[in-house]
Amino acid sequence: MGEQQRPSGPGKRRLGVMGGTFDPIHHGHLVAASEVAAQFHLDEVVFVPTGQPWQKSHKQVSPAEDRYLMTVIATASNPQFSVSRIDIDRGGPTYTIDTLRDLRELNSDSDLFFITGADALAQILTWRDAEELFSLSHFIGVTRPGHDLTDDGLPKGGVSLVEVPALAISSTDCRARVAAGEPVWYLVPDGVVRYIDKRALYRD
Ligand SMILES: Nc1ncnc2c1ncn2[C@@H]1O[C@H](COP(=O)(O)OP(=O)(O)OP(=O)(O)O)[C@@H](O)[C@H]1O
Ligand SMILES: O=C(O)c1ccc[n+]([C@@H]2O[C@H](COP(=O)([O-])O)[C@@H](O)[C@H]2O)c1
Repeated sequence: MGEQQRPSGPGKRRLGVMGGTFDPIHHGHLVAASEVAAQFHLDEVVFVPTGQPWQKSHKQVSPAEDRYLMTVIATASNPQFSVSRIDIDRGGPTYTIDTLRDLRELNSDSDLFFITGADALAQILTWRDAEELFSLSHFIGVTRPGHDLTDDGLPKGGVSLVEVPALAISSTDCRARVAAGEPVWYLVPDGVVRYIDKRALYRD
């Protein structure tokens, strides 16, 4: 049986979880979620913007409400996509162990599939309570241009690796483009371009 057909518990929903800082959300995030939803027969993908991303504490991060609203705008047209405020409303630094515990409590009828890009997957052993993460969710690592996708050192059976259509887009690059007065049309959804403009984000 291929990884993609990995069974859930009997009668269980299959809930994808896409965590990210989403500063801003871009088409790389959306394509990754859409492709994993299709390949893993997910019922829903919930996007979870970080509250305070502690591994980005040396960087300036936009207000959580702006990142949340951009995520809502970007996902609104897809009936399979939703957005959760749990990491923002919990307060304090965001740890995925808390995200998964909370989502398990709120969705006891679901198996969780945490979606992460190759760069984030390579860092996962540095995350809080890393060894426990794999008992709460299956992890799906997706390809990302410029990063090697590997599950070396991660628990066997806990991680699936998936090739998604390559989009060499990063939030860092989108922010730099806005700061330099360059367009981000077609790198991020149209509504997100408008929101960045309206709120004058990333203009330094
Ligand atoms: N182009 C992409 N293709 C596949 N996965 C991606 C892509 N961009 C981001 N991801 C994944 O989406 C998740 C959330 O990413 P994040 O919000 O940090 O975006 P980012 O573009 O990496 O931001 P930044 O450049 O600010 O670090 C991470 O797991 C990341 O690996
Ligand atoms: O749990 C942790 O310690 C941890 C450390 C770094 C990143 N994460 C999660 O990884 C996801 C992507 O993070 P980021 O910072 O690349 O946007 C997001 O859901 C973060 O909460 C989690």
